[in-house]
Amino acid sequence: MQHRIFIAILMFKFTIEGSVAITKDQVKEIKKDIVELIEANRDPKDGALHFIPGFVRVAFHDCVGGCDGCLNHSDENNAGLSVYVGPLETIYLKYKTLLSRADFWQLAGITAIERSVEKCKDCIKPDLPFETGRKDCKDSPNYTGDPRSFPMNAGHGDINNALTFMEEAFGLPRNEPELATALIGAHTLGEAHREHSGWEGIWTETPDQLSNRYYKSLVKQKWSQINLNQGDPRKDPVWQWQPGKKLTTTKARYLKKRKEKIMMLNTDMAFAKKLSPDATGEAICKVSSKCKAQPETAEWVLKYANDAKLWEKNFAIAYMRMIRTGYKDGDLTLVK
Ligand code: HEM
Repeated sequence: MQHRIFIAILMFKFTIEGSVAITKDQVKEIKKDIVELIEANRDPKDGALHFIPGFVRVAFHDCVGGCDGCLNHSDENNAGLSVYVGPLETIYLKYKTLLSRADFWQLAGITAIERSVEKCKDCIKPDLPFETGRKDCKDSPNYTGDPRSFPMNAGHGDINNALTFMEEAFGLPRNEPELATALIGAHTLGEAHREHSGWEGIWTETPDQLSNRYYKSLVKQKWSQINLNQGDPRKDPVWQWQPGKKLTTTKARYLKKRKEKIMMLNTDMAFAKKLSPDATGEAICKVSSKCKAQPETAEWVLKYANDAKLWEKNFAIAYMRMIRTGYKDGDLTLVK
């Protein structure tokens, strides 16, 4: 009898692929390793935990086209992600018999978000349960299939690009703009790197804390659009937004203090304002106070600036939808 019970338990523990189902304690252990990796890479200069936003961005990019543990590092949209994927791999190799890389990258994103809200009074604490069952693509961790569709960088500034992308990629419907607006708030974390995307700066002064400061800043600041390549006729313009009414050049801005690095991408600004950009991303209005409100999403930017709990709820819905991309009900199993 005992023997039969033992076999039944063993069978239960094996998934259809033959790998052992992961337990809650094992997930805890992996999360601990991920947090240690985040802490070990603390910025010695200003103390920022750059791996927090990095892991969230890996989680996001992996889910474009289906969360499958695969990234094409030669796609310029993924530039810079190898900085985070490389160190993550050292942990993954320890646990690879327990979970797919696709699950592991999502666990890293969830763990990063959980770490980002520790010791932070005004952070949200979205409920992001960890589910397993994602499958890796055949060349994981690399991706060699057809190009995946990211929001066009040059399209930054056209809200249609951003909302269509969120709908097609993650099923955040156009008629529920509160979800796409909630998800873009992930930009409260992290920074843009000139050498990776062409843009530069941080969205908030606390780039490793998931607070609603991003929305507050969008609403309260006056912003002006600048061309980072201003004065260099050989280079295409690169438009982003800086706080203040005065238009200054990059050289004047890129100083050491965090406050001086604050910026918004055209995409971020487009959630608040109607930019009607031209093909280069140059907005029709150069100072945010002169731009009209974006009809679909501006009200949500304002709501999230004033109501962090509401953002917390909608962020959790949108984020969970993102990290289930490519899977149907019943494909993923909650680790209890
Ligand atoms: C229309 C959609 C989006 C656009 C156009 C966009 C664009 C960008 C760009 C250009 C960067 C800078 C990359 C670099 O230079 O290193 C960035 C960074 C980032 N994005 Fe987005 N993003 C979008 C949506 C999202 C979503 C849905 C998430 C997560 C849920 C996200 C999370 C992040 C994070 C955390 C960073 C900082 C990465 C770091 O610090 O290394 N983004 N995004």
